[in-house]
Amino acid sequence: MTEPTTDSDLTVVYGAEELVVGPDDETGVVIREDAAFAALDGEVVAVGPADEVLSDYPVEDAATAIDATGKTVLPGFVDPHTHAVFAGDRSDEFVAKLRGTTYEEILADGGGILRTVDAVREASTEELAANLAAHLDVMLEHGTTTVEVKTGYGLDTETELRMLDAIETAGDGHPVDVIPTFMGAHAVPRGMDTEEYTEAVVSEQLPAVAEQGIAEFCDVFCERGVFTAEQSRRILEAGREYGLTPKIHADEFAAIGGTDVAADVGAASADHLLQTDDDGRETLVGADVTPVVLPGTAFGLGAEYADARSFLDAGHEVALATDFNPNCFARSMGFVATLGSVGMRMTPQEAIRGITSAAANALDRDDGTGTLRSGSRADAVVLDIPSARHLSYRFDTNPVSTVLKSGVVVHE
Ligand SMILES: N=CN[C@@H](CCC(=O)O)C(=O)O
Ligand SMILES: [Zn+2]
Repeated sequence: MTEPTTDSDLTVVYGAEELVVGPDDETGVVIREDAAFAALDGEVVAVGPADEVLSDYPVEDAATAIDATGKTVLPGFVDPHTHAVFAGDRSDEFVAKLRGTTYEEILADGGGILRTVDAVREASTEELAANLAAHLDVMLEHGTTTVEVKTGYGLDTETELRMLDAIETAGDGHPVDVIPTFMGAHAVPRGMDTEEYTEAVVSEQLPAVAEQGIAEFCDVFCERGVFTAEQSRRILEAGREYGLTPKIHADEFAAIGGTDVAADVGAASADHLLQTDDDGRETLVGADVTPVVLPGTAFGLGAEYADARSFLDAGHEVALATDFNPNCFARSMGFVATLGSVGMRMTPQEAIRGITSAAANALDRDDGTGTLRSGSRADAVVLDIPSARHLSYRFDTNPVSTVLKSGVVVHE
């Protein structure tokens, strides 16, 4: 990076081998050979061949100028599904799963999510925020500039609110944009039955969450042995009444109607979709619900991957997310892009769209997040790879060399 030469708020990135702008067609708009963008006051004002961009926005006038020769520039990565605020260690369950115990058996035995609930209830809000901030640092180093974070390890009003406080605190002091989701309906706490707990989520937790005013989305684990489709619908509709946009965990282990619920409540996304069939896919597409697939979870569980190709072959986009949680210790969207390609046959361009603009759609962002178009916020990743397809192709080291948030270098 050259030294700042003026005190203007101009940022220029130039000389890139490839620069991906956004998904204006199936392959996305890619500018090749000596590509550049310029940003003024944090917003992209020009993008294209370097000679054109730099004639209007010369390097000498820039406060920040990045020579991306030999490199690739992508929109900042958007991770639309994580459970990144937690405490404790479940690596022993990883070993149990290697020996054949299933995820559902561990949860039914009071482990899994419920063990993390014990650890989170014991942790202070400050500890939870510090844990999350440390994970955000790693995500940023790997190119993520926007991330959604869910609650759901409290399962009582007080701890769910503390989780939201921790999410807000960690996000406030951090360059990564953090989008909070309330997920009180992540599991049923010990000592309660599902119906009783559904009632508690609707009549106790949701009003308190709305009053607190931090959460933007409401999510439910609609799954065999967890919340039924009807309970999920009830919770998401109640959340909507309080202004929370619905999201849903659907069809991870069994297809029990989560896609219908997603369509009926107007969910921003339906996530997992490992067991979704043609009808379920049509339902989501018809209702404009963004499908989010989580190949890290399938990889970690040794499960089959979601059928992303069926959406893509029918002309629909698919978002990718890490699903970072104690059962899926993945914070790198680059690795998720590789899993998308290797596990689900997504082309590198489809995977890049999946971790940028499609992921932004899963979070209902229509402000250019996940693109580098004129008018978008200048969130960008400069990668030490000679073309965009190397993001999926290489999976040995982190290729991120510089991350910009609103035109400012926040990691290099
Ligand atoms: N499946 C439900 N929730 C998370 C896992 C959370 C956990 O196991 O702690 C998921 O999306 O993968
Ligand atoms: Zn999840």
